Amino acid sequence: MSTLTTAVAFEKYHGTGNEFLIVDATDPVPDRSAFATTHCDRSTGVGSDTDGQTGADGVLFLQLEDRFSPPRIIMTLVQPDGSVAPICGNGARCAAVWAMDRTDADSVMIDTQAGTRRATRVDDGIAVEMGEPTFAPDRLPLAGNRTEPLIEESVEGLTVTTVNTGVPQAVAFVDDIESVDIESAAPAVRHADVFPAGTNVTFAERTDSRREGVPRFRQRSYERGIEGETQACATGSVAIAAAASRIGLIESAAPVDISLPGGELRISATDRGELLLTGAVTHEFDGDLAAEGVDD
Ligand SMILES: N[C@@H](CCC[C@H](N)C(=O)O)C(=O)O
Repeated sequence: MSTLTTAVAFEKYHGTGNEFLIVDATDPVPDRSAFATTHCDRSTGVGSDTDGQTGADGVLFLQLEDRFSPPRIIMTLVQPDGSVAPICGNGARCAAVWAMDRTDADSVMIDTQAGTRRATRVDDGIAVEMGEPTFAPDRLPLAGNRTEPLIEESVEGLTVTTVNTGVPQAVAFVDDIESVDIESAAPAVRHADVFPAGTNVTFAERTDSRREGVPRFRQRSYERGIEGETQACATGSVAIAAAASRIGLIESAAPVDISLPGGELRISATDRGELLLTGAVTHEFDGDLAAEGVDD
C-alpha cells in the first residue's frame, strides 16, 4: 500500500469575505476532510490572495448538472475541521457564480443537505432564497424533550435567541459589538449542552439605517467548523433578521440591512414570503492543490 498524490484544480472565491475553495466534485478527492483541513489552514494552507489571506473557510465540492433548466448544483461544504455543514449562505452565492460562469444561466438551483435553494443573478450580486427560518426545538436541535423554543434565554452567561436558518444559530443582541471579546464569549455557547449538534454564535448590534425605513444591524459571527470568527456568515445574517422580528426589535424580518466585517448583505422577502439573501461575490484566483489517497 502506498500514498498516491494527485493534483486537483481549485478556484478561490469569497462572498463578503467568507472564503471558499471550489473543487469540481467530479475530480476525485479520496479524503475530503483531510483535503479541507490541510488547504484551509489559516497559517499553512493555500497561498496568499491579494489581501494576504492564507487558507479559507471551507471547501465547496460542487457537482454541476447542466442538463436541467435551470441548471442544478449539488453542493457539499467541508469545513476546516473536516465536518460537513448542511448549508452555507455565502458559499451558496459563490457556488451560484461558479455554475453561472459555466452555463450562461442567470438562475441556478442549489441542492444542499438543508434543502434546495434558488439563486439568481441581480444588480448587486447574487440573491439566494434561504428557506423558512425555524425556532422549533426539534429542528434546531435543542437537547432533551424541550418543547419551547429558546428565546432570549441565558446560555453560558449570554442572552441568546436560537433559530435554524439551515444551520443552528444562537443570536445575541448587544449594545456595542466592537467591545465583544468573541473568542472568549462564543466557544462556551457554541459547545453548550443544550445544543447537541453545536451552534454558530452570532452577535448583532442595531445601528443607524442607511436606507430609509430599513433596519440595519452590525454583525460578527463565531462559526462552528471553523471554530473562530469569520468575516461574514450569511445564515447568521438571516438569523439576526428572524430573531429580531421574533423578539419584537423590528416589525418584520424583511427588509433588513446587515453590515459585516467583510461587507454588506441585504435580507428581503420573496413574493412567497421567503427570506432572500443578497450580496456580492468575488472570484479571487485559481490553481492546483495536492489530494492524497491510498493506492492499494
Ligand atoms: N459561513 C456560512 C455558514 C457555514 C456553516 C456553519 N459554519 C455551520 O457549521 O453551521 C454562511 O455564510 O452561512
